[in-house]
Amino acid sequence: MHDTDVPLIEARALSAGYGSRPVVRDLELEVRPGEVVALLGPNGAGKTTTLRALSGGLLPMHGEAHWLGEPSRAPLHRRARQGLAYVGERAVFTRLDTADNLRVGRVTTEQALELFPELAKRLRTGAGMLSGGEQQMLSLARALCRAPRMLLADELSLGLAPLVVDRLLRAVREAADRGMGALLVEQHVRKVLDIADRVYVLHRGRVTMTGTPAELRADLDAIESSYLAEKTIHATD
Ligand SMILES: Nc1ncnc2c1ncn2[C@@H]1O[C@H](COP(=O)(O)OP(=O)(O)OP(=O)(O)O)[C@@H](O)[C@H]1O
Repeated sequence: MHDTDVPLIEARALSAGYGSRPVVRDLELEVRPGEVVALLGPNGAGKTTTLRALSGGLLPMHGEAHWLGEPSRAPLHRRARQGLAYVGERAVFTRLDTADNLRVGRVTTEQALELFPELAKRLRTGAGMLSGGEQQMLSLARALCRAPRMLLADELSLGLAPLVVDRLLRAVREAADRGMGALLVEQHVRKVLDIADRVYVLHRGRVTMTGTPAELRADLDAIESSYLAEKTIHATD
C-alpha cells in the first residue's frame, strides 16, 4: 500500500502567470500517491502554466504550490532529484541515438525495453529519426524507469495514433498502480478518462469542474461542447 495521506503535489489558492498577469487563478488541486489525475480544458485554459507552477518552473504570484507536503519554491532540477519527473512533448535529444538518450537519462536499456519492447529495434537510431510514438515511448521510459514519485506529463500523446496512446497511458497507469502519482494534461479526453482516478477541468485559468471519471462522464458531452475544441472530440472517437 502507498501512504496516500500526504499529497505529492498540491495547489492551494494558487495563482501563476507571466509578467504581472495571472493565467491561472485560485487553483485548488492535489495528487496523491497511486493516483492518475487528468487536467483537461481548451487551448489556452492554462494547463501548461499549471504544470509549470506545480513543478517549480514558475513561481506562484499568490497562494502556494506544495511538493511532498510542504510549500516549495525549489526549482525543477532540485525536485527532480527528489523524484519529480516532467515529460513535455517529444522530450528527447534528437542528435543522440535511442541508447544514448537512455544513458544520458541514467536508464539502462534493459529497464527501458522491459517497459517498451518496441524500442529494441531502434536502439541505434537517432532519436530525431524515431516516429512520434517512439519518441514519446523513449521520453516516458526515461521518466518512468527512474521510478519517480510523481509524473507531470504535458500532452504525452499529442498527434499520436490511438493504439500508441493506449500504450503510453497504460504504462502510466501501471506505474501509478505501483505508487507513483501522475498529473496528465491530455487531449485524448475519453482515453484518459479510462485510466484516470480523478479529473479537473480548467477553463480560462480556473477549475470549473472536478470529479471522478464516472461522475464526469454524465457531463462529457457538455464538457466537450462547451470546453473542448471539435477536433478534440473527433480525435478520441
Ligand atoms: N511564456 C509565456 N509568456 C507569456 N504568456 C504565456 C506564456 N506561456 C503561455 N502564455 C499564455 O498563457 C495562457 C495559457 O497558456 P497555457 O499554455 O498554460 O495554456 P494550455 O491550456 O496549456 O493551452 P494549450 O492546450 O494550447 O497548450 C495563454 O494565453 C498563453 O498565451
